[in-house]
Amino acid sequence: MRFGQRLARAVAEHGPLCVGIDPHPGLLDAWGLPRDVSGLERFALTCVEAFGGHVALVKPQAAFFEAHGSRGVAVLERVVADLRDSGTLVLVDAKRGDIGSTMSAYAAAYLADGSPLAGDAVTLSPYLGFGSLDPALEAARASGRGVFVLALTSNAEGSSVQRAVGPDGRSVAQAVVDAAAARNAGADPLGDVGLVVGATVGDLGVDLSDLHGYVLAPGFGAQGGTVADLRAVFGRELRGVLPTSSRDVLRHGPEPASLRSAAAAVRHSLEM
Ligand SMILES: O=c1ccn([C@@H]2O[C@H](COP(=O)(O)O)[C@@H](O)[C@H]2O)c(=O)[nH]1
Repeated sequence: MRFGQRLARAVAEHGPLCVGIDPHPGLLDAWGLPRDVSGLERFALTCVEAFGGHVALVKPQAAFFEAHGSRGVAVLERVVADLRDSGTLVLVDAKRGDIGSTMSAYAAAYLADGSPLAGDAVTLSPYLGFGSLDPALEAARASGRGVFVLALTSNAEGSSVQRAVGPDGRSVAQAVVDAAAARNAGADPLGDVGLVVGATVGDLGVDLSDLHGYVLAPGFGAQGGTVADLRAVFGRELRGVLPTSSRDVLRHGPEPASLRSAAAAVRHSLEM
């Protein structure tokens, strides 16, 4: 099954919430864990226990694993494998983007069968030009995986780049939306090329109506985005929108049951 189909099935079963695994040093402290690889591993595997099989999509943030060097990356590989074994879809938040020839190597790492870092999808940055992502889009298509491309990020600094208007009158973000929409054309129900649009962006200012893909919405929770903000940005129904929360759920650790309840409460708030 294609990624978009697997995600549709997972969202129908568990709801649209994506939970992030972001082992911030401060969270390791709060969970009573050491700020080293052993603490990282305990933190991450607790999250796997809490969320595996209970949410549609889990998003490990690669940076917090890379910060511990090769042993941290090994923990990320274990997280990817264990979550996939639990039946939960994994979005590795690595935000990769480079010239096409290097992009092929990133695609081999994050989107190819047999790679230990390959989850079900990866985040990509299109700011070397959307076309530079083609090797990743091709690898995703070939292996039944997906990508989420940054369009309008949740941080305030992003808008000076993403809302800049090009010679054709479209914003940079709209050009990213249109390029993703072209890749999803004809997909049923939704395609494998998703976008990232922050819950905090305020006025959406781009037309997502032809996207036929999922929209990951970070900035929800710890960065201040609320359910009301999500509805203001994306409309009341939130169709195809995957709100993602990391710290606001993770602060309820270290007990797996408490983490799972926190995620369930956030999911419930999205249904009201
Ligand atoms: O525009 C973006 C893109 C990605 N992120 C990532 O999402 C999580 C958010 O964590 P919270 O603790 O829920 O704030 C984090 O991994 C970011 O790198 C984003 O925030 N905004």
